[in-house]
Amino acid sequence: MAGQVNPDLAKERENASFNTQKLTNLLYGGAEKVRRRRYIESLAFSDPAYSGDEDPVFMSREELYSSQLKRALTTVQRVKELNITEEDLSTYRNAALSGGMPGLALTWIAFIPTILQQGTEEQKQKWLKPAQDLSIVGAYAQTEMGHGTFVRGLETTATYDPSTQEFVIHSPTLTSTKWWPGGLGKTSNYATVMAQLYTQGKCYGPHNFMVQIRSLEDHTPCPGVTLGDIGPKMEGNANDNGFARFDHVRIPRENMLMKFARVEPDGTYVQPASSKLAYSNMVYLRGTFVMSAAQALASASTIAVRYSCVRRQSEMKPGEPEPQILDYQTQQYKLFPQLAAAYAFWFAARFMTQQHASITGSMEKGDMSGLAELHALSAGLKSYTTAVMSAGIDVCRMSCGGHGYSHASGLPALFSTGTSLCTAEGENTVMMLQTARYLVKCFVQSQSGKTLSGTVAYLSAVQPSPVSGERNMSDLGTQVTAFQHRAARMVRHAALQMQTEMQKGKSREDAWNSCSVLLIKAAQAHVHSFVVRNFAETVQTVEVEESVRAVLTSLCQLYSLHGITEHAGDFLMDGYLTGRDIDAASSLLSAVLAQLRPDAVALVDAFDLHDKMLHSVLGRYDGRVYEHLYQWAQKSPLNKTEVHESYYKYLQPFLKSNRAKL
Ligand SMILES: CCC/C=C/C(=O)SCCNC(=O)CCNC(=O)[C@H](O)C(C)(C)COP(=O)([O-])OP(=O)([O-])OC[C@H]1O[C@@H](n2cnc3c(N)ncnc32)[C@H](O)[C@@H]1OP(=O)([O-])[O-]
Ligand SMILES: Cc1cc2nc3c(=O)[nH]c(=O)nc-3n(C[C@H](O)[C@H](O)[C@H](O)COP(=O)(O)OP(=O)(O)OC[C@H]3O[C@@H](n4cnc5c(N)ncnc54)[C@H](O)[C@@H]3O)c2cc1C
Repeated sequence: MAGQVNPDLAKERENASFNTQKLTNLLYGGAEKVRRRRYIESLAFSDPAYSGDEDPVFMSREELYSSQLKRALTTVQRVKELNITEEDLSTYRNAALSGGMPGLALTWIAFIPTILQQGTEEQKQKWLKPAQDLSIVGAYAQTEMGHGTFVRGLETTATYDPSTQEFVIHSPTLTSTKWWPGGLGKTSNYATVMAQLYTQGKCYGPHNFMVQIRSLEDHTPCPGVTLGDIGPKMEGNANDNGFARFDHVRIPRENMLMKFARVEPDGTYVQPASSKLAYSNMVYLRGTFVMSAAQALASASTIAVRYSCVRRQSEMKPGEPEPQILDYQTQQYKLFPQLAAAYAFWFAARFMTQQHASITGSMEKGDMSGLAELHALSAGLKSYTTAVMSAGIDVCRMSCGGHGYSHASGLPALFSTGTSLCTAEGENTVMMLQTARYLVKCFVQSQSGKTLSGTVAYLSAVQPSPVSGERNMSDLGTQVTAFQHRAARMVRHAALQMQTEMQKGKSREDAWNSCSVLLIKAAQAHVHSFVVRNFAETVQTVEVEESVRAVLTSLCQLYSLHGITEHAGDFLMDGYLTGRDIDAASSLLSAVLAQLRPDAVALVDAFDLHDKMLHSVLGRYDGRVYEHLYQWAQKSPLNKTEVHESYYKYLQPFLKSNRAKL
């Protein structure tokens, strides 16, 4: 059934107002990087070692686990054979493993970064190479059955014994069982274990320890270690998220990851510059989730926008052909904000990466002043972008009608994988409250005359009093200021409300809890305002052709106007924006939807997501949806035989006996 591109989709591409390739180059950092990425992906896509497996949605859990493990090991071999460089590693792996992340991948995603973030130079020398070569396989074992969020509440203990210079790792209760770590169940033979450090009779809080958990000979659990898989999950079932219990397991003193805190041979504890440096790997991983959110939303928008140009339904005008469903304004209102958010998050992720590099660079030199801002920004952005992404993918799914609900669309898997990012690496509400905590602190400092800097500078610069007069609601500067005003007002309101509660006699903790809904909303408004500002600044300053800047400007306007109209109450509350401003924003939003309509397909094409990454019949680049939908359904295991064995086992005897009774 090979053939031409669907004519509707071909026409969309011809009519775009800008050169798609130029926008792709901007997203990936230049033409050479795009060429390189495509080449690296093609190495995986054309490799017979990765083809031939069934579609993962038709596999059992065990088949999925084995098949993705096999693929992951093939990637290790190929990386060597093909001389894939460090820079191209994640592109290659993502392409080869796009059918589902295996547990083994946690070695790359969490185990190695933890050694890098928390290990001394000596420890890096000892463990990095074996982990990179996969002569050891590692998990990041922090969460326990009883505690994930509250790291200070973890129950696993690491007690130092100076007589042997060892730590004793122990799980004292059922709830202290490590529960959830990816790759821990069946794959890993090592884990970095977060445990309460006890030395000289005193507890110094959670620290990371390198623990061997399985024999390197036969993969059986080490003495005193009990291990297993925690069972199937909503998605991600190629990953053996696992459990672990430790019964007085002894490890050498040198296995404590000691970049920041140390325990001397005699048991003396040496403080780190900040106790929160033990969390540095989490800060790093949260930062990476921002790009994951952007990419997941980019994938969902690509699928839904392409399908909406192929799909024709109903009658707009009597007697005329059925329109493409993307011509319905309501469909544009569902999809274009998701598309715009994907772009906004892509640029925010870039900022996050730069901030992380710059602040950690300063921290390496002993300057800890950026740590609080880095934590607040990464926690807030992780929470905000993954929440919008998760909700946005579901909007995309519903926008595809019935076919969106089928696994053929790729959207159910995209949603259930994407939504896990709202919980993993810090539950979203908890993360947003961390950002709120920072904002309240900054607000109090600005009240006492301190000039704020970085992403919170606007909190001291924006005046909370209403501004009157006509506004040009399509102006990006006007929109950014409105978002900053909204955030500053909400932060101020939440902080003052807390003060009021405390003046009424509540403790700080009770006041915090009774204001936490306000605090969350204020922190969300802050992150939203940051994303809008960063998007606007990128669009205005980036070096790019004017036609590309024009379409990005429309997208940025759409992102802001959508935010303003969806949260109109927040902007109206103190009269900063008027009803007329909101009406104007609404009309402009409708105009921008229409303006973006002819460019929608080119905008999703610019994400440059290969069909082999999308795994979607609806989102195929060639738009040949119906014939492939039909082909895909033929692969359902229920179609392997014309008459299913259950007919002979159950239905036939039942029907026979029923007929006999007639
Ligand atoms: C692919 C998927 C893989 C998934 C893997 C996983 O899920 S792995 C598992 C992932 N698991 C998780 O992500 C667990 C999520 N939980 C946590 O990260 C922590 O338990 C917590 C942050 C919620 C609270 O921590 P706490 O009770 O220790 O702290 P507190 O609230 O009492 O605040 C005290 C001070 O510390 C500050 N501060 C806090 N964190 C940081 C930081 N990272 N940096 C810098 N600073 C930080 C905070 O701002 C405050 O400053 P202030 O105002 O005093 O100047
Ligand atoms: C797919 C997946 C992969 C994972 N991989 C790993 C891994 O590799 N390694 C690892 O160690 N862990 C891993 N985890 C565990 C994960 O990090 C935790 O589940 C996560 O941090 C949330 O913690 P929790 O489960 O304790 O949630 P809880 O904290 O129990 O959350 C339940 C509810 O309580 C609320 N809540 C909790 N505390 C507060 C508070 N202070 N204020 C207000 N509300 C609060 C939350 O908002 C939420 O609504 C993984 C989890 C998932 C889903």
